[in-house]
Amino acid sequence: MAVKYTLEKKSSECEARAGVISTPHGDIKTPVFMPVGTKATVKTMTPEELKDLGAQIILGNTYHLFLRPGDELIKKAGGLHKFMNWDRPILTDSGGFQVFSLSNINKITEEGVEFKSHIDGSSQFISPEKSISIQQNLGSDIMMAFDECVDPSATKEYVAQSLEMTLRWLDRCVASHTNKNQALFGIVQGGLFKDLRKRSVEETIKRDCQGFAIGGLSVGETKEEMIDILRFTTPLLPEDKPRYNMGVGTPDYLFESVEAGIDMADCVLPTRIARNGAAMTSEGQLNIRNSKFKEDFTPLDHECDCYTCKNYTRAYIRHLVNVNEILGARLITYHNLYFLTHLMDEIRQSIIEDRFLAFKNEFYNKYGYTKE
Ligand SMILES: CNc1nc2cc(C(N)=O)ccc2[nH]1
Ligand SMILES: [Zn+2]
Repeated sequence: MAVKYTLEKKSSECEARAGVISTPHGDIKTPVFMPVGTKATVKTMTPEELKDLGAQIILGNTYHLFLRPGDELIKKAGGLHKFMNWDRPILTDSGGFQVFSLSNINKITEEGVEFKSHIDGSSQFISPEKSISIQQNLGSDIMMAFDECVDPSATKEYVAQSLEMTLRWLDRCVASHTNKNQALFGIVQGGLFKDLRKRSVEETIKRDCQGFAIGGLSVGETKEEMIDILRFTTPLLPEDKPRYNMGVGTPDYLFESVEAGIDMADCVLPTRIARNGAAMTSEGQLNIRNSKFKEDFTPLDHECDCYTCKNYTRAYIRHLVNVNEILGARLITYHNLYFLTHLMDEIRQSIIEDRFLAFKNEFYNKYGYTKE
């Protein structure tokens, strides 16, 4: 089997769990945070730096790679791993979310989605079959099913119809899934409606998938709404397969996801905010542009032992960001990814020692999150 989940330890206090996902490109200790490598690169990082900071698996975006440089070219290069010189696991999303959020959607039909490229306005079309074909050309270890990520403002009637189409699209993805060296993950939809979420889970887990994601979240709903749906939906998923919460990546959302029973999460935030001078640190988020750091010759994060924090000061990094030097973005990116990767390691360790909730409360107090 391409991807196999082994449960190592379940918390006695909540749904949190620690495990291992084995893939053709190596094992992944979970819970895991996955850096996003949209266009075949985790922005500003080399694969060696990603390994140094502890990245176990990264994401690639099907939509972007299909448009540029094209999945056929990447296939000729020997697949995405070879093309970008990353020999650890890769998960590719299906393109559905980007098509709905990035391009000018022309038409959503049963067949698929017609859209205008956000790059050159050319007419494009992605279907479940096309999405799987692209992902099989990319050669990712985990492929995501082509689904419709519904806007949180949609009516219950629309959400109900959409999840039925997503299930029919999933059947077409399963039928197109010919390369069994790659896993296929189904995606649960249903918006903020628990009865629809239940139906989506019950039907999705009947399909031949090697893991399951919770979609349709982190799209503008409140944190309370996200947590409520997450805590309701996640435990309904099979215990023997990986569970992936799409699009989360701040410490609180990672804690809440793990507490609900999630194993995997991804988010562009740590890399995106880094390019704007924001760092996630053990005392909360700080923006290095703040003048109070002008003559602060201490590390970015006083409790971090990453390359950035061992070798550079806040004053120096603030200078680089102020004069728009690329190294500024690189140093903060390295730290932010190291911070989240190691936070997940500590979360995993706390689950193994059955003290997850105590660790969560300790972190929340220090990071400055208000108590629930
Ligand atoms: C950043 N938030 C986010 N929500 C997502 C939902 C999906 C989905 N397929 O429902 C995919 C990627 C997502 N990213
Ligand atoms: Zn650091």
